[in-house]
Amino acid sequence: MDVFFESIQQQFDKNFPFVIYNKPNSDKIIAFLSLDDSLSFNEKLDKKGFVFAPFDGDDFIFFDEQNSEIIKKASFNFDESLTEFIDILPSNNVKTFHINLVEKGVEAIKLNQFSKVVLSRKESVPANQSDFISYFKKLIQTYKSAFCYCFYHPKVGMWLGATPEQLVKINENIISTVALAGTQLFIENQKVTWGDKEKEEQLFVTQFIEESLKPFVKNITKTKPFTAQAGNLLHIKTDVSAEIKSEVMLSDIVLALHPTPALCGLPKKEAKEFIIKNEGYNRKFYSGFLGEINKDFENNEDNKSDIFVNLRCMELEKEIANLFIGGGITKDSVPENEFIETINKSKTIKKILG
Ligand SMILES: C=C(O[C@@H]1C=C(C(=O)O)C=C[C@H]1O)C(=O)O
Repeated sequence: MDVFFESIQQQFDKNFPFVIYNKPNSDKIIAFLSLDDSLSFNEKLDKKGFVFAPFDGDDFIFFDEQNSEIIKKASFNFDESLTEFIDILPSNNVKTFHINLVEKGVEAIKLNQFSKVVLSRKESVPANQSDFISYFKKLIQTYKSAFCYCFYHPKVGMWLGATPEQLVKINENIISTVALAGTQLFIENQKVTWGDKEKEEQLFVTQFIEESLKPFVKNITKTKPFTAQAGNLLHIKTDVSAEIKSEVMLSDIVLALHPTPALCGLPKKEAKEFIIKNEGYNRKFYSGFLGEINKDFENNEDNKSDIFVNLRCMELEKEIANLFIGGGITKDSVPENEFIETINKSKTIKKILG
């Protein structure tokens, strides 16, 4: 093992917190190694470091640059072999629960309780926590255009993921974000068409982002919706950017957006209540956010933030991986199809568990 991953392994063996990550299309891996095992938070998002935030609540776990050793590995070329993951399909009970959940969601939309809700499930599969470095290497070699990470804190647990979705990127006074929604399988050489359900759910996300940013920014511009690939999946995406007004804090923007309708629903409050009441499990950090705040640690430049939504992720316990997978529900959702969508999405992580 090289020096970089040896340091990570030692940190883990000491039971000290760390986060390792690789930004989309970058050939650098960065790691924050905490100098002690304390659990720190930064709910104001006003310091320089790395944040790991849950779906619900403001316990934004924080790696402060002042309390971390930051190490980097430039250019990598791993040759981890991907063997086939023996996928056992979820039981009928799991399927029935998810289908009922989606039906309940559609019902609530028809009763005008909200217009979109993102409903998810947790799936546990065999895995080995001691293989986390190999899993991480597989993630970054397989999903080059995703934000790949491995987070560990002895008081919180271990999480890994390869997320295709940016929450916000900030460069001085310029903010960029994306509206991502709608899912279909990527099939080589097949022409891509999108149905009205997918177009509508993605439009909801774009409109929400524009409305939420308005008080804090000026000169909003956006691209037309386009098809973007994430692993074995395709999504509809719109890039949005704007100028941040002076006096606006990073937390103003993050809290206005998080959790976006790509992960929660619309209106946010009602959809979130429905999720917490009906999903039947705790999302913890799935559909939270994570990333660098107030500094670009790859290039050592201040006044930059690079934050992603925590999707296509797993919580890695000693001998089990908990996968978290969801999808946007609108009035036109077909419950059976939504269940199949969660199966397709679960393949992102299953692929690297083999
Ligand atoms: C909620 C998830 O993904 C989100 C939901 C999508 C959808 O509903 O089509 C697409 C991309 C993501 O914004 C997930 O992967 O768990």
